[in-house]
Amino acid sequence: MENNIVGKEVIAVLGAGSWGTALAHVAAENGHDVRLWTYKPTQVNEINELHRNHQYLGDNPIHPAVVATADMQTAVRGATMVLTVVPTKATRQVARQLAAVLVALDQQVTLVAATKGIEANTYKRPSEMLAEEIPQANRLGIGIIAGPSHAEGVIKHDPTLVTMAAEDLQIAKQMQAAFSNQFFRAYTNTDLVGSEFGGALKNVIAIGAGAIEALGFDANAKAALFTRGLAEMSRLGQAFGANPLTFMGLAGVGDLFVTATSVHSRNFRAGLELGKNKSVDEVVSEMGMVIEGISTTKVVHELGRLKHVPMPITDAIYSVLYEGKNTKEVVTALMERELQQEGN
Ligand SMILES: NC(=O)C1=CN([C@@H]2O[C@H](COP(=O)(O)OP(=O)(O)OC[C@H]3O[C@@H](n4cnc5c(N)ncnc54)[C@H](O)[C@@H]3O)[C@@H](O)[C@H]2O)C=CC1
Ligand SMILES: O=C(CO)COP(=O)(O)O
Repeated sequence: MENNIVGKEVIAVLGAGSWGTALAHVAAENGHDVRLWTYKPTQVNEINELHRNHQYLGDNPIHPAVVATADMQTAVRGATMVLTVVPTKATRQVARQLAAVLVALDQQVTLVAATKGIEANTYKRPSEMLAEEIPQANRLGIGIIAGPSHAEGVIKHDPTLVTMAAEDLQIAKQMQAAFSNQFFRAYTNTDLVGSEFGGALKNVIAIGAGAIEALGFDANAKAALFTRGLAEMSRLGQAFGANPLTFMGLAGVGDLFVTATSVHSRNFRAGLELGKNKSVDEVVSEMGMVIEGISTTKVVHELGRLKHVPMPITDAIYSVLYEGKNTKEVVTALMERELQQEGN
């Protein structure tokens, strides 16, 4: 199977970091007309002339059919599908820009959020931000991409499975058909809430996994963190209407596994450095790429309280990130919690 293409799409990818560039590369491999928008003009020449995005993807070649531009209108003109792939904290601003461009072009598109996070203060998921900022969005349809998919693996053809979720199955199928090929296989899912919660919340647990690694703990501790971390991800998701089964799939346990074990994970590596007693500021400035789990931890800690959902692991990670607690003490405190019945 070369790909499942039913027709050539014009796909605009907004955000030329590691994930936006990798998704643009997959779309170009599948024969679509692909434009990659970046707000950094210096990236345009590098991508168009050298077919590289060195800061984010090192020496990996980017498909030559990916055309970068710093002008959003040029990227979006004629597009049938537009992906937003910027950090959560930039999503609303980019969505506003996109809304103005779509009005100016008088154009309908399928909107896809590939960002994994929840907005600070408003607690909105990426698809909700798009819906709020782009007035035509509900009519146009919104989907999201979730699941275990590091850009570094995708670009090297590591067989990758993702979730393409949308409340409207036709939208999910359009995305699935556009992106699937023999290296990149998409499954549809209509549980938009659960898929977005899975993608956002696993980053928090991945920070914990890095910290555990730094403490020198072994497989028992990691299995404990994954299992009880997944339980609290699912609990909070269900409080927002998610299907618990989604957390057993690619967007849940799948993405948790890759993010909490892979050296490519920015969140895992952040946890590792925090576990070596580096400060949050040092870790952020040294990474040079977004570590979504840091802000998501605060959001999830607040949501747990708001919804009266126990989130002990998230709360522990919050206390390290925001209250200066020591990782070893935090693990001890978790082990000394009141004894529980499993299944809760
Ligand atoms: N890197 C990966 O393998 C994956 C990342 N994701 C998610 O995708 C999202 C983006 O992540 P990455 O590509 O890794 O981030 P990154 O840090 O590699 O790149 C972010 C991109 O957004 C741009 N950007 C930042 N602020 C902006 C603004 N205000 N306006 C316009 N552009 C802006 C940056 O210039 C950069 O090109 C995150 O939510 C992440 O969790 C999801 C799956 C895989
Ligand atoms: O979501 C991801 C992989 O599926 C990326 O995770 P990191 O941001 O931790 O690298």
